[in-house]
Amino acid sequence: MPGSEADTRMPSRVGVLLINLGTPDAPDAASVRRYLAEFLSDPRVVEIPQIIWQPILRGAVLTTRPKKSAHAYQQVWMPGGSPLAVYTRETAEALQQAMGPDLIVDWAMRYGNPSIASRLQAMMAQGCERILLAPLYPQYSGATTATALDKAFAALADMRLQPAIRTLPPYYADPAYIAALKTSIDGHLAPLDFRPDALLASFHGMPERTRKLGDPYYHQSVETVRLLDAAMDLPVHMSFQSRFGRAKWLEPETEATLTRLVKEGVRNIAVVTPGFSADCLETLEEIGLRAKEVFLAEGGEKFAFLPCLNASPEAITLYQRLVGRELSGWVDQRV
Ligand SMILES: C=CC1=C(C)c2cc3[nH]c(cc4nc(cc5[nH]c(cc1n2)c(C)c5CCC(=O)O)C(CCC(=O)O)=C4C)c(C)c3C=C
Ligand SMILES: [Fe+2]
Ligand SMILES: [Fe+2]
Repeated sequence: MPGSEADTRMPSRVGVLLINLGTPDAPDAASVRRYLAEFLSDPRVVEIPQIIWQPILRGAVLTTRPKKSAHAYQQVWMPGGSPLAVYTRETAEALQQAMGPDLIVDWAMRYGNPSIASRLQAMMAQGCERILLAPLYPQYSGATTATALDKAFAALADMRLQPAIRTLPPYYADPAYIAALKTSIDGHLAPLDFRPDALLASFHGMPERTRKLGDPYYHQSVETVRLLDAAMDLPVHMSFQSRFGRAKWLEPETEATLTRLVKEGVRNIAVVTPGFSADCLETLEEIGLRAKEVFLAEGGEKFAFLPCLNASPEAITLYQRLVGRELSGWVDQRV
């Protein structure tokens, strides 16, 4: 009988898919190798022609780096898994609680697991006909935001029946983001046994060439720092970390900046990483352990690494605001 198929359909639902970078499944060399092979083969991440890059990647990089990186991951691994995955999952769960049962909140990773395709399928199986894709990067970069969305659209390309899609814009200058950063920083400074002379905002770097080719990440990061500096009553310095490869990367570099600050008389410092929504190898190990060692070895006295927004109440307030705005007309006018 015509119409009977429609009668058995699930009610139309709205979903939000939080997307983060991705991380190995385990802190061993084989898992890290698998993860790095996928990540560093992305032409949005390494902008060297594949015919030149793949032999270098398969030769030098994937034979030496996995063992070294696995050791670094082991130092920050959590009972629930890789920090990036643990905090991204906690964020999705807390946002689901905050938004209530009318909305389905899920999470996925651009590289590794859970994959974007598998979570899109799962959301559609639950009846999501409208999905907001939310890459959790405050500042837009081709290497992060765009590649996450590319991967989602590639999954949609295989679907006969696609959901309606919206995407979350970058939020680097959103007053709600700056307010969340300030609340988080103030909250983590309060219990310290010292008052820092300055804050250092350390961002993940990228090749200088990528900026010259028009990627807005650098300028958006500078704008975040300008707004954060205006909001804080401590001077806020800026630097770029995690250099990879031989090309020139964005400057000033984080460890060089810490060294310079000590020379200029800064003794006590707090370091924040506002370009990362969740703590990960690059924040916990590179800043919390290695950069700290550098600062103290150079003559610094007190070093505090302040956590990312993660799944904190201020993070959830922020995401409720951002997501709520993008869902306008979907959640309040849905029939
Ligand atoms: C937040 C923004 C990020 C940008 C921009 C970015 C660009 C970028 N990264 C690499 C190389 C590596 N990044 C690695 C880890 C890593 N990168 C980000 C974020 C950005 N990357 C995060 C959140 C993480 C942590 C992942 C985790 O599992 O915790 C690594 C791997 C770590 C290692 O092996 O030491 C590499 C390599 C490039 C080339 C790049 C270019 C624009
Ligand atoms: Fe990176
Ligand atoms: Fe690193």
